[in-house]
Amino acid sequence: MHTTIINHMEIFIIFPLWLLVATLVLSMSCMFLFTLKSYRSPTSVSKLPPNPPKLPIIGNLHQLIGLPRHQALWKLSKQYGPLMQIHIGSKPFIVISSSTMAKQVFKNLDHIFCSRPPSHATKRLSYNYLDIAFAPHNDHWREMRKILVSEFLGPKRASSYNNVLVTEIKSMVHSLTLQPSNVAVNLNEVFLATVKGLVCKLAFGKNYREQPLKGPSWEVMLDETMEILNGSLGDSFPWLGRFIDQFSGWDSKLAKCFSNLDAYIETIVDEHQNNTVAKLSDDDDFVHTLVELPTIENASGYRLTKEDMKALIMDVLTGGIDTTVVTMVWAMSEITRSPRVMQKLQSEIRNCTGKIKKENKLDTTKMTYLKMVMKETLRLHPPAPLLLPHESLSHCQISGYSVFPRTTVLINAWAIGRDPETWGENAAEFYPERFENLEVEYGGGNCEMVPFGGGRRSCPAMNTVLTTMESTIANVLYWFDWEVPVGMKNEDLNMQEEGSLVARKKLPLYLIPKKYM
Ligand code: HEM
Repeated sequence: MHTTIINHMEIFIIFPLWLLVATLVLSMSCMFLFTLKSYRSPTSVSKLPPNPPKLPIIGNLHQLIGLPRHQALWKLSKQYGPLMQIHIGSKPFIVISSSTMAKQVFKNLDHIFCSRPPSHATKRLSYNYLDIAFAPHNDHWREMRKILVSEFLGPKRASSYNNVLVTEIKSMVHSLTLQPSNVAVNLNEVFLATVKGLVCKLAFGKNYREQPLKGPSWEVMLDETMEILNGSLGDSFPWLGRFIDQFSGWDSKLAKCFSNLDAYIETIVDEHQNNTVAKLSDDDDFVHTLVELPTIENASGYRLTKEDMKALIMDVLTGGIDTTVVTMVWAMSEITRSPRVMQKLQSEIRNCTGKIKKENKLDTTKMTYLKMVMKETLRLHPPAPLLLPHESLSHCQISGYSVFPRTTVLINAWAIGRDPETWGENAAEFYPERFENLEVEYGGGNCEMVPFGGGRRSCPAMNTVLTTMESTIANVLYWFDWEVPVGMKNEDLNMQEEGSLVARKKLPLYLIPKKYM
């Protein structure tokens, strides 16, 4: 008892009372705040996805060098699993590489993963996120998507779409017929001319290929845009990266790329506003419809501005043409590499065609093998192998792992299409017959193949573009037999890929057309 009193006395001598109380209050506050933080912070209750070891400052950037990004991520996922986290600079990314994980993102948690991350390039090229593809999930995105679907891709435009498709295909077949015999043609160029003709006529009422606008060619602008959309250092390294962007010339490249595209689109809109573009037979083209929309306030009271129109046109131009051309080039490359597939497909097309062949109206609805061939092409060669990046709106869990709000999510459609767990041991082989006994749809219930993405941000043009590709390939194979250039074997065709946002065949596809009949 005595000693205790002395001890207390000693304490009071060493620590004055006010200091003791202050220390007590401070420690209790700290404990309270720590408990509160632990309670609020999801890290305390759940774990983060597996992540490859990263380096200071650059994160995992060094592990993505040397291969196209989707292939490098695929390699990493084999070691770290179908759900992993990587860092590029300070920016965290979640990478999804299996159909099971994709199903969680697109089906169970679509309401959380339905936004897009901001970036310097997409902000500028989308007129400050006024478009569809790069816009965050908001009412404006919803309205713009509705307009594209109802005014450009929907049944309203079906008859003009069919007419223009037939005209463009006729012109493609005609120009191939005029080729000198035994000379290989560049199929990238053939398909680009056809798809650009189709999109331009439907969207703008005429093909601007015939009347080039001022500035660089459209092909050059598209290549520059794709390069810019791969992103900048400033997106991942906020301070130093922005500095490098400015001094390496990236910022001025973006400014130039945007001003060229903007001038191109501005001319198109102005010509339509001044009514100097003739109407497409009975139908308006898409931009004609757009310029008339602002005067008709729609049901939700939405009025379209000139910037909105330009942002929509930008999406159609940059998202609609390259992807379609790249897919058809892959399809023809795979078909040519396999004479068995070529022969089987040609006999289906030539047998199905009947009397209507002369009008180039090949009815592809009954061509089941052709559909399998296109599916097999898109399984192995999704033209946007990592889709477009998604962003999480709030905190959630995937398979017990925490994902934080505003995390960028990359879905590796290329890896999902080659996963042996889904596709078996011959996953890497081009074998369209695999679909004979498989009920697999694009972006379907189990997300076995997602070349058009999934959920509410999936590609709104999927059905239209499948018709375009099936009709073009059917005609190309109906009217011509195809041979590889002299001295080359079919199976030796180079299939190397390049590009990250769009994975195209590295070398252009040259084949010799031989007129059939
Ligand atoms: C073979 C051709 C095409 C392929 C493979 C393709 C693929 C894709 C993919 C993977 C996405 C992103 C999906 C996601 O992030 O989950 C997408 C989005 C989009 N695509 Fe396509 N696409 C094609 C053609 C087209 C065409 C012809 C158009 C327009 C005329 C178009 C317009 C769009 C738009 C506007 C979006 C953004 C959707 C949104 O964010 O809400 N695409 N497409």
